[in-house]
Amino acid sequence: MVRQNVGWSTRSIYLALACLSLTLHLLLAIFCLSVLQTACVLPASSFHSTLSSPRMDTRHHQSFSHSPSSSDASSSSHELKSSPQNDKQTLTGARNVIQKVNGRSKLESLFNHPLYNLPHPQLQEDDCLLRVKTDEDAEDAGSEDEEREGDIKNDSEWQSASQEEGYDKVTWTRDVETHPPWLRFHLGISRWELYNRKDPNLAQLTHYLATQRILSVVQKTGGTQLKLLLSFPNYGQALLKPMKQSRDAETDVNLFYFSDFERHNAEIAAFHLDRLYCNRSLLSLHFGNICFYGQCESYCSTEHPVCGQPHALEVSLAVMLPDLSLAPRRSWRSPWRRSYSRTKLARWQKDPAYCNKVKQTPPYNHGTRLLDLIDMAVLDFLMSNMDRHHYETFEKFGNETFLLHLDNGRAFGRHSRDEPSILAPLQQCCRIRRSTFLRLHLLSLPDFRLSDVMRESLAQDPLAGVAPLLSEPHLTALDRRLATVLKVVQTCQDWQSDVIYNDMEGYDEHDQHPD
Ligand SMILES: Nc1ncnc2c1ncn2[C@@H]1O[C@H](COP(=O)(O)OP(=O)(O)OP(=O)(O)O)[C@@H](O)[C@H]1O
Ligand SMILES: [Mn+2]
Repeated sequence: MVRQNVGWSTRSIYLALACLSLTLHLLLAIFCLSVLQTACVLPASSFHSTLSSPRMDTRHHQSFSHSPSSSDASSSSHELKSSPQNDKQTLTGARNVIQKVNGRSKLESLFNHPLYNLPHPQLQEDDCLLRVKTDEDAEDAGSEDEEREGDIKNDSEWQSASQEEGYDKVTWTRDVETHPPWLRFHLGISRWELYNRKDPNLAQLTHYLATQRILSVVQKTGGTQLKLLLSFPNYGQALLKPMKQSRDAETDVNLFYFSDFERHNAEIAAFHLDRLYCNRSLLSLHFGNICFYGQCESYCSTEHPVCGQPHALEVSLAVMLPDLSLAPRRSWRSPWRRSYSRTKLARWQKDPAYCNKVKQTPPYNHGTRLLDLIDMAVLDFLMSNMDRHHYETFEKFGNETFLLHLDNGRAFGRHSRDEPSILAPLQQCCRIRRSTFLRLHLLSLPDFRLSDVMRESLAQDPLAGVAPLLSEPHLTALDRRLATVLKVVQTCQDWQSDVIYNDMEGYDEHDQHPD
């Protein structure tokens, strides 16, 4: 009897300990979920997508190492075997995915590939460009604002200072579900990327831009070409570039690149290409079939709208970035900018050792800024954009942040010619991110071919309903140019040993052959 009692009490102690440990684990899990923020705003449906700490997240590893269920990799596995030695493991991962590709969307497979789901550095509080005030902020705020702060604390509606006519009544709360797509986009901008490739808000933003009623239109100052700033009833804004030439017209070879018209479809295609390639930049660019009128001295009224022929005007729309007063940006002159003179050459065109000078010049002498620039040069070469005179960054993030690729209107001008000089940063510095290089390699494989995924991506754009956004010769040019980029890297590797910058350390730590 006594023995039995002892047995019971031991069992209940074990049970209590088990419960305690379970509770502790649960508490720890809840704590981790609330503290370890991985994206500025990441809707629940996309939580399993990409952003997480390299050391913590094992899901990406699983997708690398899961065993193939069939063995029909055939031609693609052959291609993979011929890939760079150092990346055997990553490319084995590629082979596993390729087996599932047959009969499935190439674009979907690409975005599911481990290389497109690389873990990002864990976000710290100041890695978000903007954030919604918390209760603590409200409490910290001075007593002057107490009334208003009280409203926010109670999660009531945000009050709009503007009483302008035509705007919707604002009914947003701290709950992301109540935010319009443009606001979700703004709140999602982080130090490392403008948007998350898998964020469902991207599609909503596209739809939003293509369907919103336009409340007002003003001409946007700055830059050389006509741009209009559209305002929507829910306070969203977009930058409009109208169609100026037929989308298939090749740029005249005798025209200086800086005299070229901008192309609305180039802005749109650039967004899609960037999404396939590095996704550290660019913003959603789309279309509207609309008529509008501007504010100017004459012919600017509802009686004189700018309209397409006969009913619809093709344009590109870029969602506006947060206002400069909220998120100031810095504009940087590209060290490889062209001379905008018809007679002079730029320094980089005369000095083969130019990169050594750039490498010693801030901000290129520190961190990964030079690699970002090289990523951008590869993107520009693929779409043949010679007009990257400047790029911008968000001031808040200092020098450790992604580069904004605004203004791609002069890309996709010619498909029959490539412009090797755009690759000068890669050629002269002989350095490239490993993740970039591996993605480019992936996009050269038949199962993920760049032209194919690009065709598929462009087909999802609202404007594709009118006509394909890029003609087939432009898509073919992408594959040809991609092969050129890989050749340039190969040539660098023939001469130098430190060509590949390993930005994937800690990710594939079991790699037998670290760079
Ligand atoms: N989506 C956007 N949101 C906020 N600002 C923008 C956006 N797009 C462009 N801008 C701002 O407007 C400026 C001019 O835009 P853009 O470069 O597209 O015009 P452009 O006429 O082609 O200029 P340029 O003649 O200098 O090439 C940009 O440098 C940027 O600061
Ligand atoms: Mn421009």
